[in-house]
Amino acid sequence: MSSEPFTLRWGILATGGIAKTFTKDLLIDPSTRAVHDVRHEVVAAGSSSAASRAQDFLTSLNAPSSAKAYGSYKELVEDDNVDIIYVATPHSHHYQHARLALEAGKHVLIEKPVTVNVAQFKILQDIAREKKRFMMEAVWTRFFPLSREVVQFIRDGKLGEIKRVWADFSFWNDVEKEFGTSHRMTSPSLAGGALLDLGIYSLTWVFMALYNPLSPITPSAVSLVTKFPPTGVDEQTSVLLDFSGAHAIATTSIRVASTPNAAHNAQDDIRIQGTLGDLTVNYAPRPKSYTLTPASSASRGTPAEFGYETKTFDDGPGGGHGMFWEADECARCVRDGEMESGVCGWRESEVCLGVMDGVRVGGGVGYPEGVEGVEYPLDL
Ligand SMILES: NC(=O)C1=CN([C@@H]2O[C@H](COP(=O)(O)OP(=O)(O)OC[C@H]3O[C@@H](n4cnc5c(N)ncnc54)[C@H](OP(=O)(O)O)[C@@H]3O)[C@@H](O)[C@H]2O)C=CC1
Ligand SMILES: O=C1OC[C@@H](O)[C@H](O)[C@H]1O
Repeated sequence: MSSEPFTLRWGILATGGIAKTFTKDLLIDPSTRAVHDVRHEVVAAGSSSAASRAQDFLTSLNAPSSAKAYGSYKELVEDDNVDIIYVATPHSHHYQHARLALEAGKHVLIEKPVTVNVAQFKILQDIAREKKRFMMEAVWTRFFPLSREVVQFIRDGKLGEIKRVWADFSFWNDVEKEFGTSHRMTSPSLAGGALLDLGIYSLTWVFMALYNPLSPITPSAVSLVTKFPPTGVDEQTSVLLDFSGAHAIATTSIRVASTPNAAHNAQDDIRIQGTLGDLTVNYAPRPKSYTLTPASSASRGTPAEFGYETKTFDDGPGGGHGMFWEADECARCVRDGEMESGVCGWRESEVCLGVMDGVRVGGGVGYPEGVEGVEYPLDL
């Protein structure tokens, strides 16, 4: 194998909040996180508003001066120097924009949730397969070294048999003041609501603990949904899942927060309970530490092989946000000719999305036809 790192050339589709954070991470030297086999180049950004907005975006991030700024997403996806498109538009637009990129022959990393519903995601899978392009949902949490270690610990059986998982990710609380009714968090036209934006992290931890791609289980779920009265999106959702006898409770809210006050240490919002003990994680989207608590052998039989311990990780080496771990995965998959990641595969994204579809429909949260539909292209 060549000792030169593989370079993945990125085109950034949209110039909002997360596009900035992600692109900043792409520009960090991978050796600061001890990664030497892949690297990233930001070669272009596209804005639906104006080329000048894309240029301001690139300039503000100190992107290379050679990076191109486009005033439309179509021009961006047609740039021959771009290998992969990062789709960072609101949920409502993921299907349309990911499809635009795939149809143009690009690999895609699509912000979470990958699409608004399973029907849309299945079509993207067909196109990615036909075009032989890599596609992944940007569930960045899965790629933190901490998360990889936790999943391995569970799959190695060190926690025993997993019986129950609790997972919460809740954020904000003054919804009226923070968002009003037209923000992407609250607008049905942008597929807003707590579940698709935040609850997906709670479900991600449930899936990391209980869904093994090698012996997959499609869980059954029951749920409670409270709607945000002015727009009808969900403001608080709780889901109870059954994975063949193992239970999970996944909660999310935009009325109360997992970390209500930054001045005080947050509690661990993820709790994974096995027959040999518990593993708790702080904090759902950007995990910083995990704690192991062995069950007492007197009460559970075989003793755990681990002691009580809290292990803390650097969640942003090189001064980053931690989004580069998922970018590194994309680079390795593209380099190796893979269409999907083994860490965040299509089937798992689809099963998780299927749970969210059921919860939303059951809770009476619907979005406009153009947002839920599969018609393409659509001028949203
Ligand atoms: N992984 C993570 O930690 C996070 C992920 N996210 C995800 O990223 C996505 C975007 O969120 P965020 O960056 O916060 O959103 P922003 O509102 O900050 O940015 C969205 C961008 O999308 C483009 N856009 C295209 N069409 C529309 C439209 N109709 N309405 C609004 N914007 C539009 C705009 O860019 P332009 O004008 O340049 O085309 C806009 O700046 C969501 O899917 C969200 O779930 C968000 C926050 C954190
Ligand atoms: O992915 C996310 O994580 C952090 C939240 O602030 C944001 O709304 C959400 O999209």
